[in-house]
Amino acid sequence: TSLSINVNEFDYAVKSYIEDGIFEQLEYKSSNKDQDLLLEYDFIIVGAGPGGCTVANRLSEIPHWKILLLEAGHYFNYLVDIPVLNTNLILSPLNWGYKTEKEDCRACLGLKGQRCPWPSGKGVGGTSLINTMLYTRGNKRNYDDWAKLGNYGWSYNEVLPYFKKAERIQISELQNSSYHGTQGFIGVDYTEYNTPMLDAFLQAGMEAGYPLVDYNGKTQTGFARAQATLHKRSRRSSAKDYIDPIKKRCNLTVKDSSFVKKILIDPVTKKACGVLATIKGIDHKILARKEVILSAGAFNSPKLLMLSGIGPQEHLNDLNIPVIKNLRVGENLQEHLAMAGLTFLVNQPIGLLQDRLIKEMPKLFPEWYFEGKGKLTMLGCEGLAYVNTKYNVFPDDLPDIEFIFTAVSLASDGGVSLRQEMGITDHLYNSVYSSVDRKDSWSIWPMILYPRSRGKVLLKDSHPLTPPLIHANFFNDTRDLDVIVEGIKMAIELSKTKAFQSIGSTLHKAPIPGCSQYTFGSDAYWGCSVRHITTQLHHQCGTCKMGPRWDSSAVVDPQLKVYG
Ligand SMILES: Cc1cc2nc3c(=O)[nH]c(=O)nc-3n(C[C@H](O)[C@H](O)[C@H](O)COP(=O)(O)OP(=O)(O)OC[C@H]3O[C@@H](n4cnc5c(N)ncnc54)[C@H](O)[C@@H]3O)c2cc1C
Repeated sequence: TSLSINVNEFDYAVKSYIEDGIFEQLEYKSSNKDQDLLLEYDFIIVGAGPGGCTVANRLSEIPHWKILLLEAGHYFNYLVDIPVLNTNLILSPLNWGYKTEKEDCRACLGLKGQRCPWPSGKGVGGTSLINTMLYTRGNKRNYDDWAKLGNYGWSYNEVLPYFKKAERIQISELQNSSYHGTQGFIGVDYTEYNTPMLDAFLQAGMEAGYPLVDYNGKTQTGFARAQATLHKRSRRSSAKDYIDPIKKRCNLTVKDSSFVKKILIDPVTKKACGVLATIKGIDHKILARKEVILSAGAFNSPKLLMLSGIGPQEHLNDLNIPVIKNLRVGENLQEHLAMAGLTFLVNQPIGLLQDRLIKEMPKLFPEWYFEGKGKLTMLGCEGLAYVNTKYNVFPDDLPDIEFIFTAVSLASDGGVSLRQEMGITDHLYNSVYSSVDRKDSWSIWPMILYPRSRGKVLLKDSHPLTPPLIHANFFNDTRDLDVIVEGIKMAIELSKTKAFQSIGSTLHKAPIPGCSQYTFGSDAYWGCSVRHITTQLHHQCGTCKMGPRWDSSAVVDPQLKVYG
């Protein structure tokens, strides 16, 4: 694929400039890899993403418990460590490669087959192998609202100690903050390098009257440099953070290439008692003395529950899957949508252009590898802001839009990776962006924080290898579209500040095919642009909804145990 060519190009550029031997050190090694498989464990954990790795780490603290962590994907190589490669990795086999179903002309209209690609990580480390590494907690009120709904234990004051326990803040000015932890497994830092455009973004925010904030601290509304899950300016997947340091524990077995096909449930007691898994090509039935923990992500967790007989009765009946428990599994799917098409050209060579990176590789790679410095430490996203649109009905400090500020635009890599990852058609790309290919530019992706639309995950059939059907239902509630349109207009206003004008920022105005019937810049035009360049931030969640016993749509209780 064009993505793997791109990654290979990068790989080649890297390999060309370092001495032999270093690669071997960079390969991930786990003494845990080849442990024998037992017939029975105390706990079986399905999926080695942030959820699964964290639980594996904590449970294996008890030396007499035997833990098995099963992961469908593989171990990763050194490319994953290079922060700037995150977009490229989405196009690699580290992504399950799912897509939304085509839906009634509401969204994804400028994308191939009118389907939005919906990435989800696959490998030991899960989606933390390919994610953007932004370290962002929910707003305080989100947790308090969960608790008010009956989810005991989830109020902000109750979850904050766990955020702090997990975190090892490396940002000097936050070392003494009562909102941050210093001893946890997850390193949090700024990137070492930022383009001069970040200063323009922060200055622009102040010109517009916003404070600079620690958005994980006391207040969220304002502008900030992005905090990221980095250690020594390299990506730290959950496998590196939570499994690497404990890989000598002999009560923990981690198996990659291990695809769980079904959770075994006793139909009488309704207790999960094991899993059916294909491990390196061979089928195994493995039993769990205490619990099976499902942490396979927002698409595959509901899929596995449904394949195992837990899900909406009518849907399971249609597929001839015997129903063990009728629960609204797969429903309540939510996503943070944005629009990544805004392109502001600048008059200085300060953008993050892929060609420039490849050309500078002889300098950049050793700089990153030996000193943890330079452009390879960048995430793409340099700054964040939390702002309020006129539609925000929430009380103070619960902003409804997040600005994702990036020193790139869709055209910065000549359409090789970012637009491929988003699935933008050749027609749209060539009509709008090819004229500004590889030019210095920046963008703000205005992302809605509280969408009202809800989608669902269904099974296509009862075969474990068939990908799930994802009915996104984007913009089913058109108020979501209105909020993003306001966000776009606010981003354009920000581009007119002195700070952004000092680098010659101008909005690229080529109209999007399919939207040319609207006046460029009108609300109708921007609404159409959002429906065409529907941009997902890959925050899929909600498909095994937590709720108290009286919530008929809940799948798990506040202790995350499946009802029934
Ligand atoms: C492109 C992208 C960018 C993102 N950026 C950010 C960001 O900047 N900041 C942020 O906080 N979040 C970000 N996220 C979201 C974040 O990465 C996820 O919320 C998080 O990884 C979820 O963790 P998890 O453990 O629940 O699931 P996952 O990380 O998805 O892990 C689930 C694991 O289960 C495995 N699995 C699935 N099915 C099976 C099976 N049948 N058998 C065995 N194993 C199975 C999968 O292969 C995977 O490894 C991003 C996500 C994406 C896709």
